[in-house]
Amino acid sequence: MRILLLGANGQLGRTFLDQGGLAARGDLLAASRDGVLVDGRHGEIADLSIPESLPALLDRAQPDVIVNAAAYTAVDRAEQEEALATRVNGEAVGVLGQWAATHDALVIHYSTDYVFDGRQSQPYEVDARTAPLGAYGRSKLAGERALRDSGADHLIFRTAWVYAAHGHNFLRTMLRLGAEREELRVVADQHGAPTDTSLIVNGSLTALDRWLATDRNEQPPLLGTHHLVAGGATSWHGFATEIFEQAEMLGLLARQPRVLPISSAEFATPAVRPAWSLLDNSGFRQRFNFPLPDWQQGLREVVRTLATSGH
Ligand SMILES: NC(=O)C1=CN([C@@H]2O[C@H](COP(=O)(O)OP(=O)(O)OC[C@H]3O[C@@H](n4cnc5c(N)ncnc54)[C@H](OP(=O)(O)O)[C@@H]3O)[C@@H](O)[C@H]2O)C=CC1
Ligand SMILES: Cc1cn([C@H]2C[C@H](O)[C@@H](COP(=O)(O)OP(=O)(O)O[C@H]3O[C@@H](C)C(=O)[C@@H](O)[C@H]3O)O2)c(=O)[nH]c1=O
Ligand SMILES: [Mg+2]
Repeated sequence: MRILLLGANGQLGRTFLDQGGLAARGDLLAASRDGVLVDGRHGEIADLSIPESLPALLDRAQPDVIVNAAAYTAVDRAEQEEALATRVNGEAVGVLGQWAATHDALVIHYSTDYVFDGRQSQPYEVDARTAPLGAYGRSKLAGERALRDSGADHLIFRTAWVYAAHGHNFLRTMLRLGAEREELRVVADQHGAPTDTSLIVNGSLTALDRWLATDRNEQPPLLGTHHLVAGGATSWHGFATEIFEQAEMLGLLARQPRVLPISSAEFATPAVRPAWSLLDNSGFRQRFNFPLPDWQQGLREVVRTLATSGH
């Protein structure tokens, strides 16, 4: 089996590489925007902002499985660069789907809680009405639709509030600010489930294995859109508070800063974020018989990783 990983240098892409599960399952080609991988190795070049450049790579790589961990994820900047975000998150995903549909390949793709407007007060089910509040969410929704419309076999995993010991994420931002400041103000009126990349990688590999082990006629119920997020719920304020408790306990921080709860209105940003980002993950748990533990468990593991790696 040939596997092509796109976006290998992002949070999720790096965890896929580090975890080793894709390479263990087939011949793995890893691609980044410029072909250089974070570990210094050479990979393939795949720039999703030029969707028409992708078929040449796909023709050469002939993947049986395409794992797309690449995305335009700058939520605020997307408000100014919606056309670019839409090429990367929308059109390019459609191109992957079209190639996969004509070459019998599977596409594993990731989407976001930001496709919802957050006005609900119970976890969003997979088929709940989408209504993105901003450009990033619209671009990700365009990608979901383009992949579905392509007719390719696909798995779309919607996830949320993603973090890891590496990369750009809220946890690393908090640890940096927490070391600099006595006091932080963090929004307490947006609710979600912080999800570490290891959970997403392990869940994705479990789904891939099920698909591989399943007779072609019985694959359809596995395919489609699923919610792959950690269990439980918190706010960004709750997440920050827990980050500092864990970090102090494991010696990453000498002392915890004060974390003041504020409203979204008090933290002005170009993009509006959904107030309610909880996704119902029961479908994923049941279909793939895969536990999705509460978010605190992943946080403990990531903070432990940071503490032992001397970051
Ligand atoms: N981060 C989050 O909180 C959430 C993420 N998701 C989704 O999960 C998936 C993985 O996200 P995550 O790993 O966190 O994101 P990151 O931003 O960490 O990684 C995205 C990767 O995509 C690359 N990329 C951006 N533009 C292009 C391009 N034009 N061509 C090729 N590569 C490009 C980035 O490269 P470079 O570093 O060079 O910019 C980066 O390596 C995405 O689909 C995202 O939408 C869903 C919910 C929450
Ligand atoms: C740094 C900081 C942020 N915040 C707020 C801003 C925002 O509402 C919230 C989280 O900040 P972030 O910049 O991490 O938020 P954001 O980039 O919107 O995170 C999102 O990224 C995309 C890619 C997704 O798909 C989403 O699931 C979600 O994870 O915390 C504070 O309240 N205080 C602070 O000091
Ligand atoms: Mg961000």
